[in-house]
Amino acid sequence: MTVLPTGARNVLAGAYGVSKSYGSTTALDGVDFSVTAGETVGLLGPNGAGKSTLLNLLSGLRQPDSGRVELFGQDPRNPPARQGLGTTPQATSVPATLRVRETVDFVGSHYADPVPTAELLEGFGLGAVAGKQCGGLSGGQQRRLLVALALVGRPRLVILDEPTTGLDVEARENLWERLADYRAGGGTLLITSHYLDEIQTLASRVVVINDGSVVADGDVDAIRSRVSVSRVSFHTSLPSSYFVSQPHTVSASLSASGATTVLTNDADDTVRRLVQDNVDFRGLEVHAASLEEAFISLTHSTAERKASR
Ligand SMILES: Nc1ncnc2c1ncn2[C@@H]1O[C@H](COP(=O)(O)OP(=O)(O)OP(=O)(O)O)[C@@H](O)[C@H]1O
Repeated sequence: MTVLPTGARNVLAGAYGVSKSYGSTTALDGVDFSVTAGETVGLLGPNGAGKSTLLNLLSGLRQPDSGRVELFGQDPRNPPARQGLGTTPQATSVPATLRVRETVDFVGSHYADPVPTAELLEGFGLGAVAGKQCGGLSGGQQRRLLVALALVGRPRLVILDEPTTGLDVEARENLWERLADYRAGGGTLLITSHYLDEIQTLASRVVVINDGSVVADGDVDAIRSRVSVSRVSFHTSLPSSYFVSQPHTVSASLSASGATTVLTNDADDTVRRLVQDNVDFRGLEVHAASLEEAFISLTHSTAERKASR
């Protein structure tokens, strides 16, 4: 993978050969990664893959054991480097006794040209609770406030660690709209999420990290094409367990609509066997893997590779 040093044009943040351990746990193992101006990068990986560690290094909250991290061409631990950064780490909470309006005013006062508080709160659907103490907000309102705070300083780069976890569908979509506005205004976004539809909706580029290493990097279609898995679905009277033992089957299950769904490494062979074995099937459909299926396949195959070493 080619990773340009941050000094190169348009690279806003980068990690170059970065490793980080906590005691005997290796969280990142020689990671190369960079974000270029105008991109929306979705960082995907299973629990414990190293995503938060990477974001914490890029935002200057932690230091690498080896390798180099840059933010706007500087060490992210220098406060001036973070002036152009808006961030919401996973574990942050809002101050319970400050009012919502005061909190936005306070954070905004650290920036030269903050978004006006009323405008920001209206945009995030928080205008009605501007006078309320932050501790009295619902969990979803607190999450929205945290993302609003990440945007108050008109940052060039926003780093969000699971910003919509726990939000209902309407609140998530509202947040996606605000993030789309930010991006349309020239902003750059690096986001982690456990919701693959969120990454698919927002991201122009997807980076998959597993067990401390980058295992895939590209747009959604490129990630899907990295895996040879296809989805073959059909209706049949046979139980899905019948297909589990077939050659090339990755998994077989019954969908909510009653169709049997077989994930297979060789769709042609799977369909050929249905015919040869006289399986009573109807409504046959063959699709490329979804982002979610590609993600599962990529992270399983690295785990298997590491286990067999
Ligand atoms: N402060 C810490 N002390 C000890 N181990 C840690 C610490 N922070 C992270 N780890 C470990 O480092 C590894 C990577 O963790 P990290 O939080 O970066 O993963 P993640 O991909 O963000 O996971 P999640 O999706 O669950 O948030 C995990 O094994 C985790 O247990």
